[in-house]
Amino acid sequence: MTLTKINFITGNKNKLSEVRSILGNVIEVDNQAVDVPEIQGTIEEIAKEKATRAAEAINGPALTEDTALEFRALKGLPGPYIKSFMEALGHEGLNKMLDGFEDRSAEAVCTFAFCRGPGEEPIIFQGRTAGSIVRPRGPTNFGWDPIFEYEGQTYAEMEKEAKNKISHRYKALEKFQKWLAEGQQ
Ligand SMILES: O=c1nc[nH]c2c1ncn2[C@H]1C[C@H](O)[C@@H](COP(=O)(O)OP(=O)(O)OP(=O)(O)O)O1
Ligand SMILES: [Mg+2]
Repeated sequence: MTLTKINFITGNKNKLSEVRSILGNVIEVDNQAVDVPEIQGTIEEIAKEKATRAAEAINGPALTEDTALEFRALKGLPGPYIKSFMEALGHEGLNKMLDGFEDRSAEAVCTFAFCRGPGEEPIIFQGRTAGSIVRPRGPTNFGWDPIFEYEGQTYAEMEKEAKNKISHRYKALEKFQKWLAEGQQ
């Protein structure tokens, strides 16, 4: 079965727009903003559960994505809990968490999960991009983009197309595209 259209379940407009730019003409990306519960656990457990619940909610094939930001000095935290940390502490607070450490390196992690339907085991596609946490620079319209520096520029300072060539999301979608091209085995 060849997929020609995929239903990406996310409430995040910025994610949706990046996914659409990256997948371009490979596949049509539909969107539903279903409120899917996010459990605690490892990145993979959270990602799989998200797709499972989304497939149940829409009663059909669902693609979801969960983004984590791992600080090396903090042994990978906040990881998948970055959204709560971001909301509570903001850019400055996240920076301050690392001020007591020499190591400001971080990894952006994007984990897509695709579930064919209720009762099916999700398949995951993960991409990672290494960078470091800096004081905010650039536009503030997408999450922690202004504090994640990759090769001298923050994600927020980069042109969208440039971010979409090296980002954690791009790398995960590369794997997803390969799987699509190889017939979804
Ligand atoms: O490329 C990115 N650059 C900067 N910030 C980002 C990026 N990607 C996700 N983010 C933020 C959004 C949210 O604060 C957290 C992930 O949480 P996460 O649950 O995966 O996203 P979400 O709740 O916004 O959307 P969804 O409905 O797909 O769960 O990191
Ligand atoms: Mg979420």
